[in-house]
Amino acid sequence: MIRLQDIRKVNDYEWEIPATYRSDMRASVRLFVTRRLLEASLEDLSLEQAINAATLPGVVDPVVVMPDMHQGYGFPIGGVAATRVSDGVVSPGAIGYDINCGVRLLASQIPYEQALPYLDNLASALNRYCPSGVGTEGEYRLSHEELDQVCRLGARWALKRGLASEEDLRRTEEGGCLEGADPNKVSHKAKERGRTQLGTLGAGNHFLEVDVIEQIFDPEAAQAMGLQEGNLALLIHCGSRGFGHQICTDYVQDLQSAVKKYGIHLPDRELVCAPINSPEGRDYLAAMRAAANYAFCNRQLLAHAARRAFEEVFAGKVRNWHLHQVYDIAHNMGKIETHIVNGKPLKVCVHRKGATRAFGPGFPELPEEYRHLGQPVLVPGSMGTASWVLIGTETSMQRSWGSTCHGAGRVLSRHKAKKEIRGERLRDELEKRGIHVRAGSMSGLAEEAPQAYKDVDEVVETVAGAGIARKVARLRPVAVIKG
Ligand SMILES: Nc1nc2c(ncn2[C@@H]2O[C@H](COP(=O)(O)O)[C@@H](O)[C@H]2O)c(=O)[nH]1
Ligand SMILES: [Mn+2]
Ligand SMILES: [Mn+2]
Repeated sequence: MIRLQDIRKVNDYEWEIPATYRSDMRASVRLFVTRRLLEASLEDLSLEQAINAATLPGVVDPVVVMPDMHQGYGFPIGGVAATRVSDGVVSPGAIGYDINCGVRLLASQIPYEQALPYLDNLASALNRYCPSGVGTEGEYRLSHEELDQVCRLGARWALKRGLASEEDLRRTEEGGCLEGADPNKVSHKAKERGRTQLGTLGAGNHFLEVDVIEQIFDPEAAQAMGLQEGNLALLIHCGSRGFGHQICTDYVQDLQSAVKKYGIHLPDRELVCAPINSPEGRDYLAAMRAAANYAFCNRQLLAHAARRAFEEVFAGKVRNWHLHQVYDIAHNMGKIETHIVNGKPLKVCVHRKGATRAFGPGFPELPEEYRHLGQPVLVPGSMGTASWVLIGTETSMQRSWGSTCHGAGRVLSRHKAKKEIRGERLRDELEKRGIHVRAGSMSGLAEEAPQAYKDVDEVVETVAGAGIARKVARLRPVAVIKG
């Protein structure tokens, strides 16, 4: 097991596990942490998993871990690994089961003071309009042909049906649609799960949350995003539901034979992978992109439902109840990107698992209105603490594969949280603090208690201190809907 003395301090926010630490490593591990967060990370297997990731064929120096890291399936949540497209591998475990789990932020012109008398109704309306819970089915029951269209079109499927605006799509990563998705590479079982779950929130860590924009740190960026202190905003955290989960399950199993076929040595079976340029690797990427498009469409439909809830509650009560899209960004995804390595452009597959793309200024991938500033980054904290809006930087392009943190990150396992925290008590405490709660189950709520997560402000201070993101705004929750 790795010890503190094996890790080299670069500065107060950056540490390194050298590639010489273990003989099978092909890259170093760069950690964006304070000493306190680093010591805490030694309590689970996240650093061992990052070291294992540094052995993947074609991995490019360095593997990166973020301050919100914690142990995941084969690869740490909060991890980023780039592999060369020419001779590297793609690994489903390094992208995650909830393919394109991500966050969308919508903002309003509704002042909190005016909204206060209606917040309880708003929580109920959001709960009614946005179906949630384990395995819940939604109002869109798709034929197999329509599901294939969702896989190919992503959020554009919603635009064609009047359930999205051009602005929504423009302010979504990749315009809400990844090229190269192929529903023919998705199993029948995954399609059966996906057909009825579109437009649903799910359960557990997924949520809809009304926040107040509490403090602005970067007035220019906040203005471009339409964020004004004291107004309401809405966060949506959700992914590809049972559809993406089944796709990951299928390929984690199927690719075991590719590992043998291509003679890949793995320190952990859970890091199962296939060469990017192999039939097996290409099939996984095509299926993964189908799930990513499903998730973009899913968050779009949830945003549409949330707008209906806002209209029902606020029409005639406030002057303007419209929710405009700020941005939508994935935090579990594999993307083919070109990065500058040793002064030259290199095409790599960037695996981000529990890490957010955070492109700096000037990238054509960004919508015109944000291009001179950098990409908005959305960092939820917990239902009882702050959440953050950040922005990508030039440093993130140089130091972290254009990536930054994605949340606070867990400190308590679900099991421990359920044992230590009473859901009813937590709900009462939150309600007393003016946070309206709707939850599918009290034990589910306990698993998601603020105490189950790290301090999001400390995580954000770390990425800001390291320069791999900049602060734009801090949000405070006032109503939360959990499945
Ligand atoms: N604002 C809120 N943030 C929350 C809530 N529940 C969890 N979280 C944060 O989201 C990230 C998402 O991470 P994931 O790996 O589970 O996708 C997590 O780390 C928490 O910090 C909530 O109810 N509201
Ligand atoms: Mn998820
Ligand atoms: Mn997530």
